Amino acid sequence: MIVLFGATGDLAGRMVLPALAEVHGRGLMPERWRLIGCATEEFDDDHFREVVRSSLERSEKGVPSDWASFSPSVRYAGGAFDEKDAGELPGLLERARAELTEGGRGEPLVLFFLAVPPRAFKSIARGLGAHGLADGARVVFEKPYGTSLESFEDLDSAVKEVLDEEQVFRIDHFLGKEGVQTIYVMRFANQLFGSEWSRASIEQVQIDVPEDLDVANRASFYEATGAALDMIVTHLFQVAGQVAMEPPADLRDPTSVLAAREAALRAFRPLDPTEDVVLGQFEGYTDIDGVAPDSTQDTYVAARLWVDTERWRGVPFLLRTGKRMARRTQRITLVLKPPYGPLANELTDPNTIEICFAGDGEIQLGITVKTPGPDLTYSSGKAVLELDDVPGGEPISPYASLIHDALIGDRSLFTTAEGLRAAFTAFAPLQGPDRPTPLPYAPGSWGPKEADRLAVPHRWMLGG
Ligand SMILES: NC(=O)C1=CN([C@@H]2O[C@H](COP(=O)(O)OP(=O)(O)OC[C@H]3O[C@@H](n4cnc5c(N)ncnc54)[C@H](OP(=O)(O)O)[C@@H]3O)[C@@H](O)[C@H]2O)C=CC1
Ligand SMILES: O=C1O[C@H](COP(=O)(O)O)[C@@H](O)[C@H](O)[C@H]1O
Repeated sequence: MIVLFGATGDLAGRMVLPALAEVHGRGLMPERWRLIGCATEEFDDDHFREVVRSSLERSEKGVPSDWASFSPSVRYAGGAFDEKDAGELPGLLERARAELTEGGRGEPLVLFFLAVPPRAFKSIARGLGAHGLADGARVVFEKPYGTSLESFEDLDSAVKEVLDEEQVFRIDHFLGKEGVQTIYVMRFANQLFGSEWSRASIEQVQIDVPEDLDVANRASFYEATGAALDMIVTHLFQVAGQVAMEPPADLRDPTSVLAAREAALRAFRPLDPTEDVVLGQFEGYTDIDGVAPDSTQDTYVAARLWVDTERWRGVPFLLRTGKRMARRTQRITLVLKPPYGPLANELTDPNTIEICFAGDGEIQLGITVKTPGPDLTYSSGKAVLELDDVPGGEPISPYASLIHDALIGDRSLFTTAEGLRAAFTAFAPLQGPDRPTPLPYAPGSWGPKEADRLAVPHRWMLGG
């Protein structure tokens, strides 16, 4: 049984409901299942089925051909849900449980998905405890799970009054992306990459997520959050952990994969806001409705992160993201050291291993070749492998991948309390008195030029 709190919200409509339909369409739902949508608005099951259907109509994949077998399992519980008032949910859960266990079938798993504003996390978690719904359940929490080390600890201790750590699934959808998940296999199945994956060969790692999006439709959220908190402490740190991790003892064992990634997070040196961070704000941001005229919120961040492990000592991890930038893409670039030998002083472009994790994902290798022709001159070229071209492959969307993992109890791509604590600890200096003042940048640009110094002796590989 899946209970989706926030079922009428933006995230549910754009991501979670289409992902559930995808999980169902791939035959990955339990044999018998129910989806119970919850929100405060009151209406009946049929109306909610219409809400779900219209979300699917607007989604990339549209209404699935198996809608007729999907929709009868969908229910709705409106009204309040908190410590004091459980509303309609317990009754619906009981009825659904009776339907699913009919004929002597075993107890169904209950997965609660909290796609609600973070201010509701605590009261819903406490409600689960107060109304006897927490035992044996799994609970997925959307981001942000805390906005600082202190608020993370406060939320987590409230959640732990009700749930054990093993029941808590803190979702970060970047870890569900095909391009991010492929890093393991690329590295551990290919000597070509595995042997180079360290400071012995790699000079710099860039994790670059420029966005051309505006924030006008999310102004109040953005004013309260900013680019660094929205993207670095969650998504980009997690991707950095995925790149930096040591080989897990067993790639098929979620616990050992999780432990390896989070050991890398614990090795992140707290950011140095003065030396290693440039913040930006696009020109015109303060003219947006809902933004303070004197706002100093960041809409751009570039940071140099150091990972204090033997493997990565001295290798900067450059993280960059921002709104209203020149382009929308998501890319990891490993910049290799220059070669030794007869061409050492003649080449200008470094080799690169690039993982594009937007969409279905793509791997690119930046290599130098002889320019075809009579003379010995060199050109840089890209060898490209699109992951959706891999024979037999059928890329899965990030939310579908992670919901499936939560259903089967695979925590390898979710963050533990310890991992998130490490991320907030590394991020904390940027929330203190040394936070740099955001520098202006033109919409449609690559952000403030001052960030170029972070990439020296190279350049930002995108737009540099
Ligand atoms: N939207 C996005 O792109 C992203 C969102 N997120 C996260 O997802 C979560 C939801 O965001 P979003 O969908 O944008 O928010 P919305 O404001 O669009 O939707 C919130 C939903 O939660 C419901 N809700 C609000 N309070 C309660 C409550 N106390 N109990 C039960 N349901 C409640 C609302 O229903 P009703 O109106 O009936 O109260 C509504 O269905 C947030 O944590 C956000 O940070 C994360 C990444 C991206
Ligand atoms: O969580 C968030 O992620 C999006 C980018 O997600 P993607 O699915 O487009 O890769 C970002 O735009 C948003 O600001 C942030 O809150």
